[in-house]
Amino acid sequence: MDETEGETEIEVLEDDIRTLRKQLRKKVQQLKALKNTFQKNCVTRLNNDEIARYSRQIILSEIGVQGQLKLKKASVLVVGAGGLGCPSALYLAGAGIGRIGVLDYDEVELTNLHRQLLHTEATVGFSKVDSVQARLEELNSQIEIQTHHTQLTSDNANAIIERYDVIVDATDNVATRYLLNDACVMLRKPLVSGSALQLEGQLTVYNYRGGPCYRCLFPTPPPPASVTNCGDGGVLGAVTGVIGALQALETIKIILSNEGVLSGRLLLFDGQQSAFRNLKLRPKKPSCAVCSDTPTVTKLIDYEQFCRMKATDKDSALSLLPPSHRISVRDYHDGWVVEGRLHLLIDVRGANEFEMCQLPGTPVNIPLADILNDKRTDEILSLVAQSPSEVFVVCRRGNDSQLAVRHLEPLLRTRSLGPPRDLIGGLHAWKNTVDPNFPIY
Ligand SMILES: Nc1ncnc2c1ncn2[C@@H]1O[C@H](COP(=O)(O)OP(=O)(O)OP(=O)(O)O)[C@@H](O)[C@H]1O
Ligand SMILES: [Zn+2]
Repeated sequence: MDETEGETEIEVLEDDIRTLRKQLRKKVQQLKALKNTFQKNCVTRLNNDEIARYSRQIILSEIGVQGQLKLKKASVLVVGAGGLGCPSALYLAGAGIGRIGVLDYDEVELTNLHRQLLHTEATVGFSKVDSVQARLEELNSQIEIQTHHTQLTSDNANAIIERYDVIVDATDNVATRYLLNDACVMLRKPLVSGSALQLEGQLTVYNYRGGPCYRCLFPTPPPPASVTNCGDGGVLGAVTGVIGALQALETIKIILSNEGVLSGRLLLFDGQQSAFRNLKLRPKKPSCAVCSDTPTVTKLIDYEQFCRMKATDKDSALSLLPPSHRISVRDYHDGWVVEGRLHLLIDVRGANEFEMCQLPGTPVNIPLADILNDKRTDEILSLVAQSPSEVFVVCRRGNDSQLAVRHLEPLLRTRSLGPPRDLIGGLHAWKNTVDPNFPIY
């Protein structure tokens, strides 16, 4: 068997296994529905399985049998089934929260698996909520997992949130944070909010027993350009694991009405130094637009407009340049790479990304920040002077390259040089239209 046949056989087997897993999941669902109908869980006592299963936490003075019953009666909505949602849902399920809702619109991707550890290679391509549900049901058949395969929006938020006692914000964008905050204030639900980026994480509880809400602290959204997501900034899985597990811990304390809930305080985790810090936050703001006695926001608004940012981190293609300053990857490939024409290709991604994969030829790596700060302008001008030909700029998805072209164009013009051109759609477009074997991330 040669290499190609081997690869085909692997793909066929992987496909077969995926189909069988899907069928298995369906049967498990049927069994669960039957069990729910005929063996309804009782919330006034613990069965033998539950006593054994939860015994190690029941013996804690902070929990006891009554505490365990509180957890069993409770319902928690985990919004976002990614880096924070996976660990928090996992610990909530382990601890015996009676009903856990998992909400996410997204599907599992290979780039998720280093940190979103409830998903597996077998669930790549499946919805994240189904993937989480299957794993949690394997862990604990005594509890109920409900899925919401949808984007949380101003239209559906109230109807979903009102069905749960505590809400966990495990999302990754500012617009959804404001939406969740406002909905939780209006419906009087505590909001356990976490975030993680690179090697750092943050955690706090909003709208809990007179504590501040998100808007009390951040009445206006940050400038869009100052916000980085995991796809661009990177994140270490163990850091999301720490924050997600702590979100589960806060949720459990809230349900138990135990002391020490992180309301009015912000926990900062520095994964580089392995250091935790606790900051006291400003108290509830008497003039808060949503949680004060005289709120100005009394129903959910358009949060994407309010924040001037999307409520998802999916690619939104910018279009900043005139057509004369842009070229398709196909035209670049056919007209310049194949023809071997002299040109300068500037790759504006970070150095680590550049090391992962690069276009053929000899692209020069000058990260966008260095271009925008004019740190390497002289170098660029001298490169252009050395090869007085076309300049092209590429990045991962074709947004940063446009910013670079916009910045470089006037500089080149002052030297009587033509405009650089952006490779439309970047490396993603290259993979889709020129080279299907190009590695993508
Ligand atoms: N408004 C929303 N409604 C539903 N799910 C949301 C919403 N906003 C964010 N999410 C989900 O929250 C999760 C955030 O997790 P995380 O950032 O770890 O994942 P990701 O977006 O898959 O990561 P990456 O940025 O690496 O692609 C995502 O699964 C995303 O789909
Ligand atoms: Zn407030």
